[in-house]
Amino acid sequence: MATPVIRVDNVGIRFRRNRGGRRNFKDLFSNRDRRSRPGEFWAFRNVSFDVQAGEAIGVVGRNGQGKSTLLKLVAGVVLPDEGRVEVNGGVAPLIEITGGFVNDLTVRDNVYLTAGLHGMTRHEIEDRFDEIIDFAEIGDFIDTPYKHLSSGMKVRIAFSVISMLDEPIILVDEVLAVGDRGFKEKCYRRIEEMLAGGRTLFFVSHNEKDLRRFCTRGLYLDKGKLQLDGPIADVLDRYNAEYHR
Ligand SMILES: Nc1ncnc2c1ncn2[C@@H]1O[C@H](COP(=O)(O)OP(=O)(O)OP(=O)(O)O)[C@@H](O)[C@H]1O
Repeated sequence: MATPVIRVDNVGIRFRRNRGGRRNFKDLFSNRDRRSRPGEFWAFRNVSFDVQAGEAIGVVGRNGQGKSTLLKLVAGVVLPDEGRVEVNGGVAPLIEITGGFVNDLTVRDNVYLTAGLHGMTRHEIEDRFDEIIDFAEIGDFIDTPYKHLSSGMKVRIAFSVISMLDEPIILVDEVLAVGDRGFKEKCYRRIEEMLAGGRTLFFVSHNEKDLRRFCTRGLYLDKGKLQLDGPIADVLDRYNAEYHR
């Protein structure tokens, strides 16, 4: 078999429940093992899977089971506390997409900044600038500061820029939820085109229809473990049997 584009090997992610993570007075004087600090918990552990180029994977599970965290691992924004993650190729992260945009800069400057950070040259951006703005349908707002756009408009421009990148791996979270129906469908068609072009997709959604539309394989996260890795239909059957019947 070809070398996988993504290899996740025995990965565990640990978070702290209380923001500052400070230990309380009693803890300071107890002899508790420092490795299990109070308030820490494993989002998941012992997660292993390989992904081949061109696979379309849906990540399924209840709220808070680590689906977004898994995408962030692949994006490299979250690092594993145990195990290894190998990603061979660039990633177009359509997750928290508006996060990288700068409020006080105009739409135009944000397009240059974001595309530039993802490795597009000034010339490439100039060539694709109109296409990016047209897709987002926000031509009247090119010189408006980003902070003055509506939340739907922010997502439109962010999706438009990031989906224009030539990265081989695409990560999609529920960011499109704030877009209106027409725009969401347009984004979905773009994702389909990217898949047809051989890219690899990770898709997190609570919408079964969307998962079946894009994905062939599913990963089911529950109770801190990867419970099932198989055809998307089997994964959805199992999830529905456990939680929706
Ligand atoms: N930076 C963080 N610090 C502390 N806890 C975190 C952090 N990020 C995520 N978590 C916790 O990790 C767990 C998994 O979160 P995650 O967002 O990955 O779940 P999810 O399956 O995507 O949920 P949803 O379906 O609600 O979007 C949750 O308990 C969440 O509170």
